[in-house]
Amino acid sequence: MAAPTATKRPRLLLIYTGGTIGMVEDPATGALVPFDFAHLMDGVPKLKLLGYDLNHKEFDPPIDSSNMNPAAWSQIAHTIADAYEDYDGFVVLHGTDTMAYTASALSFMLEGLTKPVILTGSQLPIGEIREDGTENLLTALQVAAAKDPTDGGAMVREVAISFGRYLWRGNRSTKVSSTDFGAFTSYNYPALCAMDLHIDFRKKQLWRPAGDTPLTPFFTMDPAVSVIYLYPGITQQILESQLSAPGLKAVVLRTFGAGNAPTEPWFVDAIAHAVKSGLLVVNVTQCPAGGVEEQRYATGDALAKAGVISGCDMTCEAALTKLMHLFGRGLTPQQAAAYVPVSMRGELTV
Ligand SMILES: NC(=O)C[C@H](N)C(=O)O
Repeated sequence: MAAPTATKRPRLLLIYTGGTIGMVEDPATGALVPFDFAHLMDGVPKLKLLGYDLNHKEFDPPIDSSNMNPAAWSQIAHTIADAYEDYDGFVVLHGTDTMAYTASALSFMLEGLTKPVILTGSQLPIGEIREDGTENLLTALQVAAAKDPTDGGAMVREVAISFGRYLWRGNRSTKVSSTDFGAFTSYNYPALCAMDLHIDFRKKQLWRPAGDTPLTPFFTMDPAVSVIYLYPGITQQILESQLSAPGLKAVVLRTFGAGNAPTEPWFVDAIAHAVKSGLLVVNVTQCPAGGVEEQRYATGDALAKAGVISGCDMTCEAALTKLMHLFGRGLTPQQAAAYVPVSMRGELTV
C-alpha cells in the first residue's frame, strides 16, 4: 500500500492596509480610526483553526481607504510581486470605500497572475459584539487557499473581492451599500463563488489565463485621467473647464443610459475639439447594469462621431484604472484607445 502523501499547508500572505475591519473608536471623538495589525489578529482566535502557514505585512500606518491612491496601489503590487514565488495566495485587508478601485487597479498591474489576490474588509470592526469582519477574513483566507482539483493549481487565478456571501471579479465589482453586509456586487458579471454552507466555486466564471505566463507586474499608474459625470443642466463652461484640466490625458465620460449625451452643438463640439487635441475620451454609462451601445441612439452616435471610444460594459472603477495603467505603461492616447474595447483581465464582455 502506498504511503499517504503529506499535504502541504497552504502558505498565504495577509496584507493589512487598514479599513473598518481593523478600526477602533477614538475615545476623544467617538469616530472610527485605523488600528494596528496585532489588535486585529487578537480579535480572531479562530485563525489558528485554519492550520495555514500565514505571514503578514502591514501598512504603517494603516489607512482608511478614502486615502488610497496610486502610490498605495503600487506598494500593494510590490508586496505581492516581491513575495510571489513564496506564497500560494494573497489576502489584502482593505477598507470597503475604495476597494473596487484597488481591486481593478491591481488586476491591471499584475499581468500574468496565476495565484489568488483576494481583497476583503468589513462594515463593522472585528472586536465589536456584532460584526462581519471575522467571517469575511476567514472566508477570504479559505478562498485564497482553495485548489483546483483538475490541475492542482490555485482555484482563483485573478484579483477578486470576497465579501459577505459572494466572491466577485475585482475589476467587475462596485460598492453598492454603506450599511449592508453584502456591500459589493457585480452587475455585469456573475459571482465567481457563492459562500453559504458550502464554498461553491463557479468554475465557468473563473479567469483562466492562457498558457503558463510569468507574473509581469507594472507599478506605475498615471493619474492624468479624470471622470466627468454628465447631468441635465451641465453648462458649456463647466464641461470645457473639466476637459481642459492641465496635463489631462484621458477622461471617463459617465453618460446616460446606453451611452447617450446631449446633442447640442456646443456639447458635441467641445468633446470633438478635446478628442482632436489628443484627449482620449471613454464612454461609460452611469447605469450600474448594462453598458454602452453608442450606435443605438442618435445621442450616442454623436459621441462616436466625435471620436469617443466605447467603454462597453466596464465599471467606472475598471475604466479609470485601466486608463491609468495604459498611460502608466507609456502608451500614447492612440495606442491606449486600441486596448479600451479589449478584455485585458476579464473586465468587459466581448
Ligand atoms: N467599511 C469600511 O471599510 C469603510 C472605511 N471608511 C474604509 O473604506 O476604509
